[in-house]
Amino acid sequence: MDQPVAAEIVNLHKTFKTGLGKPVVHAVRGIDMNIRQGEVYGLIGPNGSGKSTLMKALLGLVRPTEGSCSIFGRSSLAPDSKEEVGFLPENPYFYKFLTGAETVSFYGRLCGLSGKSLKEKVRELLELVGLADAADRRLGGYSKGMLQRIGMAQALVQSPRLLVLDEPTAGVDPLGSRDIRNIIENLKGRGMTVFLCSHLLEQVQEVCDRVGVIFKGLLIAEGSVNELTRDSDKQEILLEHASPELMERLKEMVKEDGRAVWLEDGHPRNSLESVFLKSLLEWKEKHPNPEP
Ligand SMILES: Nc1ncnc2c1ncn2[C@@H]1O[C@H](COP(=O)(O)OP(=O)(O)OP(=O)(O)O)[C@@H](O)[C@H]1O
Repeated sequence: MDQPVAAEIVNLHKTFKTGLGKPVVHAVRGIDMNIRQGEVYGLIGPNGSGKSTLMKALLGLVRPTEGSCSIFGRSSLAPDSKEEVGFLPENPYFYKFLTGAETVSFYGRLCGLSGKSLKEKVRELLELVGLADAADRRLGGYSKGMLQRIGMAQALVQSPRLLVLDEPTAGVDPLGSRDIRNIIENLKGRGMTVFLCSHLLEQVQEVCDRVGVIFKGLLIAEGSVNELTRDSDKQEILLEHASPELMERLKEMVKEDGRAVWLEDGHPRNSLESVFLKSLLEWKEKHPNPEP
C-alpha cells in the first residue's frame, strides 16, 4: 500500500512576466506530483528546467499561476504549513563571524526555542551533522561541505517532518557529498521525508527512493531508481574468474539459442566516484595517523 502523502503538487503552473512587451517565461507547465511520507524524493533536471520554481511554490515562496501545493494537507500558501517544513536554499548565506553553535542557536531562537531546550537542540543537531567538534569555530573558517551541513542543522532546528534541500551538494567535494548523503540516510532512518533537487545524477541515484525528471517545466519521467535505471530488455550475468574457454562456450550456447550476445571487455565498471571514495577510505585505513 502507498505511504500517506507528505507534499502534494496539483496541476502546478508558474509563469513569470519579464517586462513590458517581453514574452512570459513558463517555468512550470502543469506538474502533478506526490511526495510520500518517509521517502527521499529527488527532482533532477538541467539548468533552467523549473526545479527551484517548483520547490519555491511548494514552500509557498512563489504563488502558483494555476494549480496548488500542500504540505501535510495544508495549503503551502497558509502560514501554518511552514511549521512542518525545513528548507536549505541553494546558496544559503550565514554570518561568517558566528560559530557553528551560535548559528544554530540563532535560528533556534527565531523559531521560538530558548533556554535548556535550545541548548539541547543545538547540541543534538551539531552531533547529527557531524560538526560537534567544530561547534566553537567561526563559519568563516568552515569548508563548503561544513557550511552545507550547518545549513542542514539550521533547516532541522524546528523539528520539521519534511526537509526540502535545493542542491545540497553543489560545490561540495565527493567526501563532503558523502557526509551529506549519510546525514540524509540517517534522517530517513528516523522517519523524515526529504525532497531534494540536484543535477548530480549519481548522488541522487544513491540516496533517493524515487526520482522525478523535469525538463522545460514538465515532469517527463518519474519512478523508483530501480524502475528508471533498469533496462528490462536485457539481462546481465556476472561471473567471477571466468576462463576464456568458459566465456567462449557461453557465447556459443547463447548464439545457438538465436540471441544476441555482447562481451564488452569482460568486467563490469564501478563509477569513478565510488573508486575515488574507496581509494580514500582504504588509504585512511592504512594511515590512521597521517602527518599533517
Ligand atoms: N523570478 C523570475 N523571473 C523571471 N524568470 C524566472 C524567475 N525565476 C525563474 N525564472 C525562469 O524560469 C525558468 C526556470 O527557472 P528555475 O530557477 O526554476 O530552474 P532550475 O531548474 O532551478 O535551474 P538551475 O538548475 O539553474 O537552478 C528559467 O527560464 C528561469 O530563467
